[in-house]
Amino acid sequence: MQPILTLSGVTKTYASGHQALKSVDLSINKGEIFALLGPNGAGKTTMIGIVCGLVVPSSGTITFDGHDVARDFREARRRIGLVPQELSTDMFEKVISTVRFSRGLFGRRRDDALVEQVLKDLSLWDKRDAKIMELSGGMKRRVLIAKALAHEPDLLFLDEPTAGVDVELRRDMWKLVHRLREAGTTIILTTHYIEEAEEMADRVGVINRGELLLVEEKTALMKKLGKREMDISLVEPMSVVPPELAEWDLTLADEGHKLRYVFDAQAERTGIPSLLRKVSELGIQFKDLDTSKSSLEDIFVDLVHRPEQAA
Ligand SMILES: Nc1ncnc2c1ncn2[C@@H]1O[C@H](COP(=O)(O)OP(=O)(O)OP(=O)(O)O)[C@@H](O)[C@H]1O
Repeated sequence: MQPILTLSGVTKTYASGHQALKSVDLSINKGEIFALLGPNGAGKTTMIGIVCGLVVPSSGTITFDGHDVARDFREARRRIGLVPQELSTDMFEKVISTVRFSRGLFGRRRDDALVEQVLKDLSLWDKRDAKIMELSGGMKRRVLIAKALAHEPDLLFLDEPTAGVDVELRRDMWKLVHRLREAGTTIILTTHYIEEAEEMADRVGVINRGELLLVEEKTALMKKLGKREMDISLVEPMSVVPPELAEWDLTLADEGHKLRYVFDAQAERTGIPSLLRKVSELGIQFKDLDTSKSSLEDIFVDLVHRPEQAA
């Protein structure tokens, strides 16, 4: 697949001496949705800032659709959109003017029909003549998105698009992102919400302390690292896991009403038949069995806390 964006050996050390990025290498394919997951301070915003020309990297190169971003800044700027975390627009400006202005800022010709469509898609049409300061927090976020969409970028960064927004806006965002992808836009989103990455992304990158720990197809990642859990619902609660069951990775859950077994879904032998046999031998009665797949969230937490297991 053809990359639209390539970062090679990108590092950033701020004037304070803090190293926010440690030699990041990353290729983003045309038309994909890439989710960058990482805890607070991992370096996500720094990375976006570097690609958008807002932060100067300490070293490394960034290529956007064949153009070196440092040399050919204008081309990249025209074609890359950013939805930042916060609105820095003039609070006295009207919604429609700020969205129109944003289009002009990126060298695009005025297109009232497009601006109308974007505002309607984001349920802002009724508010088009309201001043930014008169909008609720969620609506302000919608304006941020409208501004980025109004200039029809080929690559769109969404920096924590749904942090602190209500469920409705989150759903709208997800729909919008899927529509944009269908129209060929490449999307990179940063998020703390694993469900967002799970819902939307084609590939996932995990970043922690300025280091890209892994980049993987979402489905492959979940398959590769996915553990499964099986809950055995007991007739009589237990206070400790019987020592006879020590060879299985068992914990008690639900105040001793459940025996929880964590196993590797990819392993040839899951250990379930032998466990259940042993449970019966010990005369432990159970009323139900329930298995569940581990989510991307478990995988993420696992990686961030145990980075040495990432490779
Ligand atoms: N202008 C700056 N000067 C000095 N240090 C900075 C600057 N901007 C960011 N940092 C530091 O660099 C690190 C990475 O910050 P960054 O904003 O890129 O993280 P993030 O992954 O986007 O975090 P969050 O999820 O909280 O937004 C943090 O430790 C932050 O304190």
